[in-house]
Amino acid sequence: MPTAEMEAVESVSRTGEAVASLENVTKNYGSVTALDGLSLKLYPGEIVALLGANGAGKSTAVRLLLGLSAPTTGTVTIFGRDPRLAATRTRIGAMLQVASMPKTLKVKEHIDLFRSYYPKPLAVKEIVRIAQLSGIEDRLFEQLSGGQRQRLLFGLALCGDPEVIFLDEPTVGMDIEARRGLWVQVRELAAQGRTVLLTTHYLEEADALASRIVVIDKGRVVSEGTPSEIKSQTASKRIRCRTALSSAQIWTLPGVIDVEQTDGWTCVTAGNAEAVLRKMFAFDEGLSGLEVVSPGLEEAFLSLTTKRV
Ligand SMILES: Nc1ncnc2c1ncn2[C@@H]1O[C@H](COP(=O)(O)OP(=O)(O)OP(=O)(O)O)[C@@H](O)[C@H]1O
Repeated sequence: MPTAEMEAVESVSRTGEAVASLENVTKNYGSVTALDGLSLKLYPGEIVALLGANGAGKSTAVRLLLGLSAPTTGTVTIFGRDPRLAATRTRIGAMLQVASMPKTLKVKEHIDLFRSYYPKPLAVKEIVRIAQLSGIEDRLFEQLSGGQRQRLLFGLALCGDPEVIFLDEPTVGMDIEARRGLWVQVRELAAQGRTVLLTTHYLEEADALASRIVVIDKGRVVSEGTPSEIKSQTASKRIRCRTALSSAQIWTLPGVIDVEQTDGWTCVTAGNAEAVLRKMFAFDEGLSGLEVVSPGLEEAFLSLTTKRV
């Protein structure tokens, strides 16, 4: 259940016009449908996490909002205008999953270069502080560790003093300490009134940062809400037992999300495990070897996305 405080955060964050929106957007790459009627709005000052498994369409959604590619159908706007206009581009910052960067430039030279693209860049000192680049300003890109590279890319996303920041899987390759450090900085950016859209595979990351989570799967929104609302939807449990009931019989019970039967064991994932168990006992008094476990958050999230057709 969302708390009153969470609801207050949600209502505050949703005041004003949407700063960015995807309306009923489809994006096809040849025969691949990356986005399938996706709608998403971002409101000023909120942190929205776009959560989904590999290939769900997260990066495609970000690329459309950045004007790097055009929708096949539907409408994409940022500040109410076409994202491909230069005037909107100077108001946004992005950290993408880049394949390569000039390796022979130093950290500070990358920052200078990116700052030069914007009319009112953020101060170098501020970029170095927020992205935690102090002490490595003179290192070449190729000398940086994976986590340091991520921090530099994060810093480069801030160079234009952006109103909206897109972070596409920003903590990939970071250890948990570095990841938490970046979360602190992202929260600070939102507290300054900036809007953040973050894509991630990690429910834990979305939970730690976002005021709103949008779960996508196969290019469609499958769930949307505050972190507590999303977690309550994924609060499934796994029942493991020996039973004479068939998989087809178990699937008929309300709340069953998944059934697997192997080597005489039955594993049932259910949203309301207690009610499912009562029914199973009612139909099979000989049910034995019972174990009930709560899956981790990641596993629960997978159950929300991977079982849909
Ligand atoms: N340029 C492209 N050409 C063809 N197919 C593409 C292209 N870009 C993305 N796709 C396909 O579109 C689908 C969505 O990809 P996308 O990169 O948006 O997913 P994602 O959720 O960001 O995945 P990941 O978490 O792995 O980065 C995938 O099936 C992908 O293979």
